[in-house]
Amino acid sequence: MSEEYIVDVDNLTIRFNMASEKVDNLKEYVIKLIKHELMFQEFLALKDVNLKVKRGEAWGLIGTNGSGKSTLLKACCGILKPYKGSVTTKGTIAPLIELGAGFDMNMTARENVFLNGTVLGHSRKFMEEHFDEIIEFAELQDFLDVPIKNFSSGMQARLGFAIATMVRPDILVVDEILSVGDYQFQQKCYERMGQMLSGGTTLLYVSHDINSVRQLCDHAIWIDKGNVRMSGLVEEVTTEYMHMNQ
Ligand SMILES: Nc1ncnc2c1ncn2[C@@H]1O[C@H](COP(=O)(O)OP(=O)(O)OP(=O)(O)O)[C@@H](O)[C@H]1O
Repeated sequence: MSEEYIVDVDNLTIRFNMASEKVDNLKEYVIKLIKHELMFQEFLALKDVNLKVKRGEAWGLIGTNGSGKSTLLKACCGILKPYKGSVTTKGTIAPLIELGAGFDMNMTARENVFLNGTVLGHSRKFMEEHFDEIIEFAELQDFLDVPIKNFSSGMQARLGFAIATMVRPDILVVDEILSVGDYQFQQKCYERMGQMLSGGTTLLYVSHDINSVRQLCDHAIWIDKGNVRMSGLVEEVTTEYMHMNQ
């Protein structure tokens, strides 16, 4: 990997196996699997994708539904392994990819702060020290002892964002989840992400809200059916994208 890049995605191809026939339940699936009756179709969600990110840059990933944006983010976080090509990153990564990831739905918000902290590699003591600040940022003081399963999607996003951004990671990865937050909370998140960027954090950000991509990012990559359609400066890429999707 070149010394220059903090995220280096090199000719990345990601393949999924999709069952090519309808299976109604898990039992039927397992039986067919054992009898070798299950046919799979190969599906390439990303094809020879290149993304070279320098430290401190903020990249917006844009594209229509199902184009491969989340798949690329997951590959950058190491959640999905390349079928071909490679992904190399440097430093700590704070992933905010799926609502509720790192949470146990049956546990309370209080318990989940510690659980999520462990998932992110922080000690209990460290989480205790930062507990009040997390809850204050998430504005969930009155819901500390409520199980997360009773949280709205916006409340889950608040807690997830507050925990993930408590310490400044080298790379912050944010997928669409902020879209479920209310306007006031979204602004607060944009502000915090802006501060992190000023402090040198690198951002990978997926959103259908092109204005927020322009507000936060200096670069953008447009993914179209698993291929890179265009990448470069945010204004140029988003203008072309909007022109083609009017
Ligand atoms: N685990 C999986 N197994 C099979 N196919 C998958 C899997 N995850 C994603 N896909 C497929 O890969 C393609 C890209 O999905 P992805 O979630 O990356 O799209 P996206 O650009 O993030 O879309 P959206 O804007 O709707 O969130 C889609 O066709 C999707 O159905």
